[in-house]
Amino acid sequence: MGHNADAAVPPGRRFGEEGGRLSYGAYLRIPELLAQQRPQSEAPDELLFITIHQVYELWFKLLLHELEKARDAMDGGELWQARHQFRRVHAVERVLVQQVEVLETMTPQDFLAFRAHLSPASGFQSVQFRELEFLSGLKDTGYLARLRDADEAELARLRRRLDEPTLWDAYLTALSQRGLPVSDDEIMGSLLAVARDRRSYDDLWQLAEDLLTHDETAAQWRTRHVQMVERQIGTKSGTGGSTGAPYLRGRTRLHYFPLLWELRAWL
Ligand code: HEM
Ligand SMILES: N[C@@H](CC(=O)c1ccccc1NC=O)C(=O)O
Repeated sequence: MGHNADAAVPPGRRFGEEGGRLSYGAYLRIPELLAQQRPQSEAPDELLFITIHQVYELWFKLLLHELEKARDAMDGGELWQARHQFRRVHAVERVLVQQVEVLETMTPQDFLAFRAHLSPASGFQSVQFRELEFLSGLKDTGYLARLRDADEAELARLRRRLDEPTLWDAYLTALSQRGLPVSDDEIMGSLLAVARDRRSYDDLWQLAEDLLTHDETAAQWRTRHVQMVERQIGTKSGTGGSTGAPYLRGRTRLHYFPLLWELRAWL
Protein backbone atom coordinates (compact mmCIF):
# COMPACT_ATOMS: atom_id res chain seq x y z
CA MET A 1 0.00 0.00 0.00
CA GLY A 2 1.75 3.14 -1.14
CA HIS A 3 0.68 6.70 -0.55
CA ASN A 4 1.04 7.51 -4.20
CA ALA A 5 -2.69 7.42 -4.87
CA ASP A 6 -2.41 9.67 -7.89
CA ALA A 7 0.43 7.79 -9.57
CA ALA A 8 -1.77 7.22 -12.61
CA VAL A 9 -2.65 10.90 -13.02
CA PRO A 10 -0.28 12.73 -15.33
CA PRO A 11 1.74 15.39 -13.47
CA GLY A 12 0.18 18.82 -13.59
CA ARG A 13 -3.26 17.43 -14.39
CA ARG A 14 -4.55 16.83 -10.88
CA PHE A 15 -8.00 18.29 -10.44
CA GLY A 16 -7.97 21.67 -8.78
CA GLU A 17 -4.25 22.07 -9.21
CA GLU A 18 -4.21 23.40 -12.73
CA GLY A 19 -2.29 26.45 -11.59
CA GLY A 20 -0.08 24.25 -9.41
CA ARG A 21 -0.63 26.64 -6.49
CA LEU A 22 -3.84 25.63 -4.74
CA SER A 23 -3.72 23.74 -1.46
CA TYR A 24 -6.28 23.02 1.26
CA GLY A 25 -5.07 25.85 3.47
CA ALA A 26 -4.67 28.35 0.66
CA TYR A 27 -8.06 27.61 -0.89
CA LEU A 28 -9.95 27.73 2.42
CA ARG A 29 -7.81 30.53 3.88
CA ILE A 30 -7.24 28.48 7.02
CA PRO A 31 -4.33 30.55 8.41
CA GLU A 32 -6.46 33.70 8.09
CA LEU A 33 -9.46 31.97 9.65
CA LEU A 34 -7.48 30.60 12.59
CA ALA A 35 -5.94 34.01 13.26
CA GLN A 36 -9.36 35.52 14.08
CA GLN A 37 -9.84 34.26 17.64
CA ARG A 38 -8.47 36.86 20.06
CA PRO A 39 -9.66 36.41 23.65
CA GLN A 40 -9.77 39.59 25.79
CA SER A 41 -9.00 37.69 28.97
CA GLU A 42 -7.15 34.65 30.30
CA ALA A 43 -10.45 32.90 31.06
CA PRO A 44 -10.34 29.35 29.66
CA ASP A 45 -13.84 29.43 28.09
CA GLU A 46 -13.48 32.65 26.16
CA LEU A 47 -12.09 30.73 23.17
CA LEU A 48 -15.27 28.63 23.12
CA PHE A 49 -17.40 31.79 23.31
CA ILE A 50 -15.62 33.48 20.41
CA THR A 51 -15.52 30.35 18.27
CA ILE A 52 -19.21 29.61 18.60
CA HIS A 53 -20.20 33.15 17.68
CA GLN A 54 -17.93 33.12 14.66
CA VAL A 55 -19.43 29.81 13.54
CA TYR A 56 -22.92 31.37 13.87
CA GLU A 57 -21.90 34.34 11.77
CA LEU A 58 -20.53 32.06 9.03
CA TRP A 59 -23.81 30.16 8.93
CA PHE A 60 -25.71 33.49 8.92
CA LYS A 61 -23.72 34.50 5.86
CA LEU A 62 -24.66 31.31 4.06
CA LEU A 63 -28.32 31.63 5.11
CA LEU A 64 -28.51 35.16 3.72
CA HIS A 65 -27.11 33.88 0.43
CA GLU A 66 -29.56 30.96 0.24
CA LEU A 67 -32.57 33.01 1.33
CA GLU A 68 -31.79 35.67 -1.27
CA LYS A 69 -31.75 32.93 -3.89
CA ALA A 70 -35.05 31.56 -2.59
CA ARG A 71 -36.62 35.01 -2.70
CA ASP A 72 -35.40 35.69 -6.22
CA ALA A 73 -36.60 32.27 -7.38
CA MET A 74 -40.11 32.93 -5.98
CA ASP A 75 -40.05 36.33 -7.62
CA GLY A 76 -39.18 34.70 -10.94
CA GLY A 77 -41.85 32.00 -10.64
CA GLU A 78 -39.23 29.23 -10.27
CA LEU A 79 -40.89 27.64 -7.27
CA TRP A 80 -38.92 24.36 -7.49
CA GLN A 81 -35.70 26.39 -7.19
CA ALA A 82 -36.98 28.23 -4.12
CA ARG A 83 -37.93 24.92 -2.49
CA HIS A 84 -34.44 23.58 -3.19
CA GLN A 85 -32.87 26.55 -1.36
CA PHE A 86 -35.28 26.17 1.55
CA ARG A 87 -34.26 22.55 2.09
CA ARG A 88 -30.72 23.78 2.70
CA VAL A 89 -31.89 26.71 4.82
CA HIS A 90 -33.85 24.39 7.10
CA ALA A 91 -30.91 22.00 7.50
CA VAL A 92 -28.60 24.87 8.49
CA GLU A 93 -31.21 26.32 10.86
CA ARG A 94 -31.51 23.00 12.65
CA VAL A 95 -27.74 23.06 13.14
CA LEU A 96 -28.01 26.60 14.59
CA VAL A 97 -30.54 25.38 17.15
CA GLN A 98 -28.50 22.25 17.98
CA GLN A 99 -25.22 23.99 18.55
CA VAL A 100 -26.56 26.08 21.45
CA GLU A 101 -25.82 22.91 23.38
CA VAL A 102 -22.09 23.35 22.83
CA LEU A 103 -22.02 26.76 24.54
CA GLU A 104 -24.27 25.45 27.32
CA THR A 105 -21.43 23.20 28.47
CA MET A 106 -19.94 26.41 29.91
CA THR A 107 -20.78 27.02 33.59
CA PRO A 108 -22.12 30.45 34.63
CA GLN A 109 -19.07 30.84 36.88
CA ASP A 110 -16.76 30.33 33.90
CA PHE A 111 -18.81 32.82 31.84
CA LEU A 112 -18.53 35.42 34.63
CA ALA A 113 -14.76 35.07 34.47
CA PHE A 114 -14.81 37.06 31.21
CA ARG A 115 -18.32 38.56 30.93
CA ALA A 116 -17.21 41.97 32.23
CA HIS A 117 -14.75 42.21 29.33
CA LEU A 118 -17.60 41.96 26.82
CA SER A 119 -19.68 44.94 27.91
CA PRO A 120 -21.18 46.88 26.16
CA ALA A 121 -20.93 44.44 23.23
CA SER A 122 -23.85 42.07 22.71
CA GLY A 123 -25.78 40.06 20.17
CA PHE A 124 -27.82 43.22 19.50
CA GLN A 125 -24.97 44.28 17.28
CA SER A 126 -25.06 41.25 14.98
CA VAL A 127 -25.68 42.92 11.65
CA GLN A 128 -26.25 39.65 9.82
CA PHE A 129 -28.83 38.49 12.38
CA ARG A 130 -30.78 41.70 11.75
CA GLU A 131 -30.35 41.27 7.99
CA LEU A 132 -31.92 37.82 8.30
CA GLU A 133 -34.88 39.32 10.15
CA PHE A 134 -35.30 42.12 7.61
CA LEU A 135 -35.07 39.74 4.65
CA SER A 136 -37.59 37.43 6.29
CA GLY A 137 -40.08 40.26 6.70
CA LEU A 138 -39.49 41.58 10.21
CA LYS A 139 -38.39 45.11 9.34
CA ASP A 140 -37.92 46.93 12.64
CA THR A 141 -35.92 50.11 11.98
CA GLY A 142 -35.56 50.69 15.73
CA TYR A 143 -32.63 48.27 15.74
CA LEU A 144 -30.50 50.52 13.56
CA ALA A 145 -30.09 52.83 16.59
CA ARG A 146 -28.83 49.97 18.79
CA LEU A 147 -25.95 49.16 16.45
CA ARG A 148 -23.19 51.14 18.06
CA ASP A 149 -19.94 50.86 16.11
CA ALA A 150 -21.55 49.53 12.93
CA ASP A 151 -19.49 50.84 10.03
CA GLU A 152 -20.87 52.56 6.94
CA ALA A 153 -20.81 49.37 4.87
CA GLU A 154 -22.82 47.51 7.51
CA LEU A 155 -25.39 50.31 7.81
CA ALA A 156 -25.65 50.41 4.02
CA ARG A 157 -26.34 46.65 3.99
CA LEU A 158 -29.12 47.06 6.52
CA ARG A 159 -30.65 50.00 4.66
CA ARG A 160 -30.59 47.93 1.47
CA ARG A 161 -32.38 45.09 3.29
CA LEU A 162 -35.03 47.54 4.48
CA ASP A 163 -35.62 48.69 0.89
CA GLU A 164 -35.60 45.34 -0.87
CA PRO A 165 -38.46 42.81 -1.13
CA THR A 166 -38.84 40.29 1.69
CA LEU A 167 -39.52 36.58 1.39
CA TRP A 168 -43.18 37.36 2.00
CA ASP A 169 -43.24 39.98 -0.78
CA ALA A 170 -41.78 37.37 -3.14
CA TYR A 171 -44.35 34.76 -2.08
CA LEU A 172 -47.13 37.25 -2.83
CA THR A 173 -45.59 37.80 -6.25
CA ALA A 174 -45.64 34.04 -6.82
CA LEU A 175 -49.33 33.91 -5.82
CA SER A 176 -50.29 36.74 -8.13
CA GLN A 177 -48.39 35.14 -11.02
CA ARG A 178 -50.89 32.29 -10.65
CA GLY A 179 -53.83 34.64 -10.82
CA LEU A 180 -54.49 34.80 -7.08
CA PRO A 181 -55.29 38.24 -5.64
CA VAL A 182 -52.94 39.48 -2.90
CA SER A 183 -54.42 42.75 -1.63
CA ASP A 184 -54.78 43.02 2.17
CA ASP A 185 -58.47 42.17 1.92
CA GLU A 186 -58.04 39.23 -0.43
CA ILE A 187 -54.85 37.55 0.71
CA MET A 188 -56.41 35.21 3.28
CA GLY A 189 -58.88 34.05 0.65
CA SER A 190 -56.01 33.27 -1.69
CA LEU A 191 -54.08 31.36 0.97
CA LEU A 192 -57.23 29.34 1.69
CA ALA A 193 -57.72 28.65 -2.02
CA VAL A 194 -54.16 27.28 -2.19
CA ALA A 195 -54.70 25.13 0.90
CA ARG A 196 -58.00 23.74 -0.35
CA ASP A 197 -57.04 23.01 -3.93
CA ARG A 198 -53.78 21.10 -3.72
CA ARG A 199 -54.38 19.62 -7.17
CA SER A 200 -53.96 23.07 -8.71
CA TYR A 201 -51.68 24.71 -6.19
CA ASP A 202 -49.57 22.08 -4.47
CA ASP A 203 -46.30 23.85 -5.35
CA LEU A 204 -47.56 27.08 -3.73
CA TRP A 205 -48.79 25.12 -0.71
CA GLN A 206 -45.44 23.37 -0.23
CA LEU A 207 -43.63 26.67 -0.56
CA ALA A 208 -45.83 28.21 2.14
CA GLU A 209 -44.95 25.23 4.33
CA ASP A 210 -41.25 25.92 3.65
CA LEU A 211 -41.73 29.53 4.75
CA LEU A 212 -43.53 28.34 7.87
CA THR A 213 -40.69 25.95 8.74
CA HIS A 214 -38.19 28.81 8.36
CA ASP A 215 -40.35 30.87 10.74
CA GLU A 216 -40.74 28.00 13.19
CA THR A 217 -37.02 27.20 13.28
CA ALA A 218 -36.14 30.85 13.87
CA ALA A 219 -38.55 30.82 16.84
CA GLN A 220 -36.92 27.62 18.11
CA TRP A 221 -33.55 29.35 18.02
CA ARG A 222 -34.90 32.33 19.96
CA THR A 223 -36.36 29.96 22.57
CA ARG A 224 -33.14 27.97 22.81
CA HIS A 225 -31.10 31.19 23.09
CA VAL A 226 -33.21 32.54 25.96
CA GLN A 227 -33.02 29.19 27.78
CA MET A 228 -29.24 29.43 27.55
CA VAL A 229 -29.37 33.05 28.70
CA GLU A 230 -31.44 32.13 31.77
CA ARG A 231 -28.99 29.39 32.54
CA GLN A 232 -25.99 31.70 32.23
CA ILE A 233 -27.11 35.03 33.69
CA GLY A 234 -30.52 34.39 35.28
CA THR A 235 -32.33 37.69 35.80
CA LYS A 236 -29.29 39.92 35.26
CA SER A 237 -29.71 42.58 32.59
CA GLY A 238 -27.82 42.25 29.32
CA THR A 239 -24.47 43.72 28.35
CA GLY A 240 -26.32 45.36 25.44
CA GLY A 241 -28.54 47.31 27.85
CA SER A 242 -31.78 45.31 27.63
CA THR A 243 -33.57 43.60 30.51
CA GLY A 244 -31.97 40.35 29.32
CA ALA A 245 -34.16 37.24 29.50
CA PRO A 246 -37.50 39.15 29.75
CA TYR A 247 -36.67 41.12 26.60
CA LEU A 248 -35.64 37.93 24.78
CA ARG A 249 -38.73 35.99 25.98
CA GLY A 250 -40.88 38.69 24.38
CA ARG A 251 -39.16 38.08 21.07
CA THR A 252 -39.86 34.34 21.05
CA ARG A 253 -43.49 35.13 20.17
CA LEU A 254 -42.57 36.92 16.95
CA HIS A 255 -43.59 35.53 13.59
CA TYR A 256 -42.17 36.32 10.18
CA PHE A 257 -45.34 35.21 8.41
CA PRO A 258 -48.29 35.79 10.76
CA LEU A 259 -50.88 35.09 8.06
CA LEU A 260 -49.57 31.56 7.55
CA TRP A 261 -50.18 30.90 11.25
CA GLU A 262 -53.57 32.63 11.19
CA LEU A 263 -54.56 30.50 8.20
CA ARG A 264 -54.66 27.44 10.49
CA ALA A 265 -57.64 28.86 12.31
CA TRP A 266 -59.63 29.19 9.08
CA LEU A 267 -58.99 25.79 7.58
C1 HEM B 1 -23.50 32.87 27.23
C2 HEM B 1 -24.21 32.91 26.14
C3 HEM B 1 -25.12 34.06 25.80
C4 HEM B 1 -25.72 34.96 26.63
C5 HEM B 1 -25.68 35.03 28.14
C6 HEM B 1 -26.45 35.87 25.77
C7 HEM B 1 -27.20 36.92 26.24
C8 HEM B 1 -27.91 37.79 25.46
C9 HEM B 1 -28.70 38.90 25.96
C10 HEM B 1 -28.87 39.25 27.43
C11 HEM B 1 -29.23 39.54 24.90
C12 HEM B 1 -30.10 40.79 24.89
C13 HEM B 1 -29.28 41.98 24.50
C14 HEM B 1 -28.51 42.53 25.68
O1 HEM B 1 -29.07 43.34 26.42
O2 HEM B 1 -27.33 42.15 25.86
C15 HEM B 1 -28.79 38.82 23.71
C16 HEM B 1 -29.14 39.15 22.44
C17 HEM B 1 -28.72 38.46 21.32
N1 HEM B 1 -27.83 37.40 21.29
FE1 HEM B 1 -27.08 36.45 22.87
N2 HEM B 1 -26.29 35.51 24.47
C18 HEM B 1 -25.48 34.41 24.43
C19 HEM B 1 -25.04 33.74 23.31
C20 HEM B 1 -25.37 34.06 22.02
C21 HEM B 1 -24.96 33.35 20.86
C22 HEM B 1 -24.10 32.09 20.81
C23 HEM B 1 -25.46 34.01 19.79
C24 HEM B 1 -25.24 33.61 18.36
C25 HEM B 1 -25.00 34.45 17.40
C26 HEM B 1 -26.21 35.13 20.28
C27 HEM B 1 -26.87 36.05 19.51
C28 HEM B 1 -27.67 37.04 19.99
C29 HEM B 1 -28.48 37.90 19.14
C30 HEM B 1 -28.58 37.81 17.63
C31 HEM B 1 -29.15 38.78 19.98
C32 HEM B 1 -30.17 39.82 19.57
C33 HEM B 1 -31.53 39.17 19.70
C34 HEM B 1 -32.71 40.06 19.45
O3 HEM B 1 -32.60 41.29 19.49
O4 HEM B 1 -33.78 39.48 19.22
N3 HEM B 1 -26.13 35.13 21.64
N4 HEM B 1 -28.01 37.77 24.10
N1 LIG C 1 -25.35 39.89 26.08
C1 LIG C 1 -24.62 38.89 26.86
C2 LIG C 1 -23.18 38.84 26.38
C3 LIG C 1 -23.13 38.08 25.12
O1 LIG C 1 -23.68 37.03 25.07
C4 LIG C 1 -22.41 38.60 23.97
C5 LIG C 1 -21.43 39.56 24.14
C6 LIG C 1 -20.67 40.00 23.07
C7 LIG C 1 -20.90 39.47 21.81
C8 LIG C 1 -21.90 38.52 21.64
C9 LIG C 1 -22.66 38.09 22.71
N2 LIG C 1 -23.61 37.15 22.49
C10 LIG C 1 -24.94 37.29 22.53
O2 LIG C 1 -25.53 38.21 23.02
C11 LIG C 1 -24.72 39.15 28.34
O3 LIG C 1 -25.44 40.05 28.74
O4 LIG C 1 -24.10 38.39 29.09
